[in-house]
Amino acid sequence: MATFLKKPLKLALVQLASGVDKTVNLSHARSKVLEAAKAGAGLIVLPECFNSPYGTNFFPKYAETLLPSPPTIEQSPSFHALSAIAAEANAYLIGGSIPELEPSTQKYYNTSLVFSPTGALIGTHRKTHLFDIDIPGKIQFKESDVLSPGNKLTVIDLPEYGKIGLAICYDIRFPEGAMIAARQGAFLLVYPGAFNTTTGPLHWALLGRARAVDNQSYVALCSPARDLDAAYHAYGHTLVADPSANIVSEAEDKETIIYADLDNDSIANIRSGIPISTQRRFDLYPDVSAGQK
Ligand SMILES: NC(=O)CCC(=O)C(=O)O
Repeated sequence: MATFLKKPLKLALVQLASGVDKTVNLSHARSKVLEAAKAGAGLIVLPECFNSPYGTNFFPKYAETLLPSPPTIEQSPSFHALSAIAAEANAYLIGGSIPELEPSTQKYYNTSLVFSPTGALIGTHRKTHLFDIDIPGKIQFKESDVLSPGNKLTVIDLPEYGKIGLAICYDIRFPEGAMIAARQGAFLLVYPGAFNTTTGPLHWALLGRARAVDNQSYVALCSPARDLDAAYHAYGHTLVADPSANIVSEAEDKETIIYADLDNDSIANIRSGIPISTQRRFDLYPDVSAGQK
C-alpha cells in the first residue's frame, strides 16, 4: 500500500474567538492550543488573522515584521509566542495568519507561520490570492487596498508524518495550488480562513469538499469564531473533509476545537479505488502540468 501519511495523526482546528487586544489573543490562543495538545493532537491549526480583528483597516495597526528571520520579540511578538506555544504543546503548530510588514519594501502581506514541536520555524506562506470581491448589497471587500500577494505556493514537510499543502482562505478558490501540493505528495491541505456570512453558506464546505475530491487528500479549513460585534462576521464552521470528500468534523459558529483522526488507509484506499492521480492526461493540459515537479 502506498504511503502518504507515515503514521496516524490527530489533527485539531481551533475556531478561536479573538478580540482587539493582541496580547490577550495570544494568551488565549496558547490556552486553546495546549488544550488541543492535551487531547492528543499532533498538528494544531489556528485561524486566519488569529490575533487581530479581520479587516483592511486593521492590517497596518497589527502588522509585525518577520524578516530578516528570526525577528526580535519587539518586531514580532506573535512569532515568538507561536514558537513557544508549539514547544510547550510539543506539537506542530500552523499559526493561522498574521498581517506582516516587509520593512525593505514597506509592503503588507497576510502571512502564515508554521512551527515544529521544538518551536523551530519550518514554513511560511503569504496569501497568494487576495480577497477582492463585490457582491452588491451583501459584501464588498478589497484586501488589495492594503495587502500585496505572496508569490509562492507552499508545501511543508512534517518529518514524522509527511507533507502538507498550506494556503490561506481565498486561495482555496484557485484549485491549481492544491493540485500541485497533492501531486508533490501532500496528505493534507490546510486553509486558515475567514469566510463570511454571505459566501460561507454558499461555498465554504463546497470548496473544502471540492479540494478533497479533486486531490483525494484530507482538507482542513480553520475559521475564527463568529463575533457579531465585529465589523466582519466570520462564518465559522471550521471543518475537516476526508480524502473521499466526506465532512468528518465540523464546528458551528462559536469558539470550539474540532478534531479528526487522519490515517494513511483512507488516502490509499480512495486513490487505488478511483485512481485519478495516475489517469491524468497532462498531454491534454500542459499548462496545468507545467507547475508539477
Ligand atoms: N478572508 C478571505 O479570504 C475570505 C474569503 C471569502 O470569504 C470567500 O468567499 O472567498
